Amino acid sequence: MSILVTGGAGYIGGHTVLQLADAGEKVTVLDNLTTGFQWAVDDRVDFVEGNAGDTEAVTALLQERGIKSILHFAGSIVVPESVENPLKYYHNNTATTRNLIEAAVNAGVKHFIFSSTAAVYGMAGMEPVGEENPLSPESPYAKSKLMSEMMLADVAFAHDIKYGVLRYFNVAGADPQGRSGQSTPLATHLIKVACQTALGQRDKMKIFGTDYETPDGTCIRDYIHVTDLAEAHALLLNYLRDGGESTTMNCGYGRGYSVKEVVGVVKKATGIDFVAEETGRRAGDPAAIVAQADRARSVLGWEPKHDDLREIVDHAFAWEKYLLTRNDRPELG
Ligand SMILES: NC(=O)c1ccc[n+]([C@@H]2O[C@H](COP(=O)([O-])OP(=O)(O)OC[C@H]3O[C@@H](n4cnc5c(N)ncnc54)[C@H](O)[C@@H]3O)[C@@H](O)[C@H]2O)c1
Ligand SMILES: O=c1ccn([C@@H]2O[C@H](COP(=O)(O)OP(=O)(O)O[C@H]3O[C@H](CO)[C@@H](O)[C@H](O)[C@H]3O)[C@@H](O)[C@H]2O)c(=O)[nH]1
Repeated sequence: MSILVTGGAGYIGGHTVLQLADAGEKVTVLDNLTTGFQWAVDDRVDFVEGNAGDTEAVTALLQERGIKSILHFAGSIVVPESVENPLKYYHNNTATTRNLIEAAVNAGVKHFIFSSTAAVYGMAGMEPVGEENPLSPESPYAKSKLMSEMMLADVAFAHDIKYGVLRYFNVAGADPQGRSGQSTPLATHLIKVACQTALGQRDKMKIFGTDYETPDGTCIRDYIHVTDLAEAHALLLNYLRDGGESTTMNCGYGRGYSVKEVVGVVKKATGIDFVAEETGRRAGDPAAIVAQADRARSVLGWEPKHDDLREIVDHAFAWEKYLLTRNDRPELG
């Protein structure tokens, strides 16, 4: 049965495509290449350039290809940008998802898997957050994602479609076989920025805030290897195909590292002592957010294989070095 992967030319979608193709699935990637790269799409799958929010075109694509499952990664992902330009996020996340769901209903799609975020929990505190924790999305990005979750639940109530929502914690690392990685040069993610700084692509990096109520004063996050996250998608798809009920699940490891700890691991892994300047807080950052992730383990049988910060950093760094060898590498701003 065919699968549509929106945003499959991007970071997390691209890794999930690798796993689906490795498993022999028939996959079509739909991506408008705003932040993704066509070269990053695995040769074993079909690529269609287009907008996931174009209901008419997507309905036709789904019908032509007999697609019964959608994995929806496409979206805009930069939290501070969403504060400055909320309408972009309500458009490309909420409205695009609404239109895609409509296409799914039109074409009789049975399973819809959606990329949500730990940001829906807001300022969670030091205790791990479970799926039933109160939701308190702070940024337009987080709100745009939560609205999409709500639409899915309403549509699944009214139509014959099941959904799976995965709330990702901090995704990092790269394919252990070196086939894929995070390629957007201006990505703001801590581990990528630290690896770019180690490679001299940035003169220095910043540590945003050292006065949080955490053991070393810097923010704590639950960093999850992108390959483990990709596997959770593949398992969730099979769960839904086997008749599983609609569900919402955290994807994290259930333990956190501080910004200083991460920077320390990047320095150790690379053997490079780059400058990490301590500065003020970045707007909107919660002090700590760590997943309670038992549901994915118990319901899907998900068993992470790369729960090791050093391994995550090694893979992220290897990919960053590979990107330096590409001629089409965009310049850092
Ligand atoms: N990276 C993280 O840490 C993280 C954490 C939580 C949730 N997420 C979510 O996971 C998903 C994937 O994130 P990512 O890190 O791979 O980002 P990414 O920017 O690498 O990938 C997004 C992809 O979607 C494509 N795209 C964007 N808008 C589109 C549209 N309207 N139509 C078709 N294609 C479109 C882009 O070209 C890109 O290839 C996003 O929905 C994001 O919100 C990411
Ligand atoms: O150059 C940098 C980059 C980040 N940080 C800090 O590192 C931590 C992690 O930041 P980052 O890697 O940007 O991730 P988050 O802001 O935690 O957000 C990520 O994780 C969320 C889920 O937890 C997702 O929703 C977001 O899309 C994704 O970007 C935060 O405390 C940042 O302040 C720095 O100190 N310096």
